[in-house]
Amino acid sequence: MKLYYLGPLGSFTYQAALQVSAYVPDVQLASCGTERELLDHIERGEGQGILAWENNVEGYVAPNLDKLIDAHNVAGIGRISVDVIFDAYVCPDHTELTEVTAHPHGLAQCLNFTQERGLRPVPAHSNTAACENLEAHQVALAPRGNAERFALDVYAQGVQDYSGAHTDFLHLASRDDALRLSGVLRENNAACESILTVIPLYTGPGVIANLLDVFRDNGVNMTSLISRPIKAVDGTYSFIITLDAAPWDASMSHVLDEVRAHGDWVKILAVYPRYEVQKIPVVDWNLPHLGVNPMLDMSYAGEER
Ligand SMILES: O=C(O)C(=O)Cc1ccccc1
Repeated sequence: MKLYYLGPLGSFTYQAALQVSAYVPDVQLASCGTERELLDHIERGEGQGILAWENNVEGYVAPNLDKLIDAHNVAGIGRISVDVIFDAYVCPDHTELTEVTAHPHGLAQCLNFTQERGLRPVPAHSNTAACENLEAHQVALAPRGNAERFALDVYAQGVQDYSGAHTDFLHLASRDDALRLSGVLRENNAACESILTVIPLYTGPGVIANLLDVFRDNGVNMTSLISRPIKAVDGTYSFIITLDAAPWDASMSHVLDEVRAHGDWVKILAVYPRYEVQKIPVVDWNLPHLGVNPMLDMSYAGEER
């Protein structure tokens, strides 16, 4: 079976593909130049693929989200996390360095490096595509371990703005494949997570409150909610919702019935086994300045208020 990833070799998507190939038998990794190309292979039933989904610094990879919402024959069957370490690479015969190049999500995760050196950002199709086409006046930001592969020198190590960053990737399959695999998850009673898109077809006061009430009333835990515009139609949005449940759980199946009964459009984007997420105590959160932290600010919790 072919497993498509956004190449060239050595990208973060490749690292995620390697993780998948460790537990899926008979996989041949196949590099794609663009996400469009990768999704087209899956749409045509030619294999499975890996798509960058969410990063804990820069957020969702919005263009990929939009592509999965619009896809006809693609669904997520797994979620893989890759630790993010960016090294900065240059050509051995580099000239004065004036530009920095990487995938737009990569550029956004290494702003301090770029700003400190006054470099001009140049977007690339992927972080290793940036290495492949590197020019003498450019610095490429790409995963660690790529110097030899692209005959480059390491200029600086660990240049990401935040340590502890990671990117989650979706393991994608055709919808028929996904349906078959979800049957296996169901038979094994696996704890699952699902990603839905909901488009409210009637607007008015309380549309989102009514939608969220359905999750609460059925005891379904929502772990993420974001919106994307429906392109070029003012005031219309799809909502992408991640849930701690599988569509066949009684609670979620009630949710789906009720959401449809409200007249909302629903599409299941992904169902995959759930792994426990490490819970960080509130006192260790990186909260912004000048807000009130009830755990630390005693005047908030105490009698003075
Ligand atoms: O895999 C890579 O290295 C990429 O450039 C793709 C990508 C896009 C967005 C977040 C993480 C990886």
